[in-house]
Amino acid sequence: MAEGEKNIVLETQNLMVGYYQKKNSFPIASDINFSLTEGQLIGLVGTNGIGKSTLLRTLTRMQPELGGNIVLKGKSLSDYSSVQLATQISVVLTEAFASKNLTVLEMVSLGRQPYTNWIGQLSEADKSAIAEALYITETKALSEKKCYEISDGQLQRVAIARALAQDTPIIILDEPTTHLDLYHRAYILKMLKKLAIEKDKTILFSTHEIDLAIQLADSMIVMTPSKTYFNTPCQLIEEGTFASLFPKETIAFDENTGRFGVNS
Ligand SMILES: Nc1ncnc2c1ncn2[C@@H]1O[C@H](COP(=O)(O)OP(=O)(O)OP(=O)(O)O)[C@@H](O)[C@H]1O
Repeated sequence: MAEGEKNIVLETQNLMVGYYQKKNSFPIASDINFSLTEGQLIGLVGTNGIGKSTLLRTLTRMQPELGGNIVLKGKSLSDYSSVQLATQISVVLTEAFASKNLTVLEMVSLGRQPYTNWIGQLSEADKSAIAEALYITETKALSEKKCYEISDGQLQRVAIARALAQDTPIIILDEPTTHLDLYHRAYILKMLKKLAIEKDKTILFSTHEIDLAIQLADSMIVMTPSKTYFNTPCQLIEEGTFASLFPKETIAFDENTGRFGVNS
């Protein structure tokens, strides 16, 4: 491998995603091809209902692919056991937690499940991973609060803390900035960028914050009705991909600033 070249950790080959209903398959997007490398922050964007959550659920094996392949570290995703998969990919979803009755500390500790023994006893390594996750997400002060006692934005950061505690090479987040104020939106995305660089993690997140993603992501997956694109933000801007995302009479993309504006 040439110096500076990074390993591919997650790859799709002609992937088709969608859902099954009464044994019939309903494709949402097909011919999805991308290779994600270590140390990379990747933004996934597209309009409402285009299939971002469906793609993320397929990549994390929460629902089956309709066609094509997903390759995780050179091996088909389907060949991993659930525990093996949990040591490779952690997931942050927008859906509410199953039990908000847990304290924040207990919730974040659940991230260590793939590593703890059968009685769930925490080792020193587990405790230090949990402490670091709480510190990074600025949720330490909330540790003793029950999850139903904290705000949606705080809960969002707790969900990210749990994924960080899981300490996997890949983190997949579905709209991690929903519910967050401007400061925490930028804070979380900058934090994810830092984690990708400093800990060599591969971090894939879906978002409607296209401007922020263009500024921070190393690569982007852009889902449109006709095609799914994968490239660097600069390349995608040059190819006019963002300009075609929304109807021009309402939203215009400025290639010079990399930002969207409302056409009045
Ligand atoms: N199990 C299912 N049954 C029926 N329709 C489904 C199912 N799963 C997804 N869909 C449909 O597939 C499309 C894509 O949904 P998805 O949630 O993946 O979009 P999205 O890009 O994440 O949207 P948003 O930005 O609004 O969150 C939608 O039209 C949705 O209604």
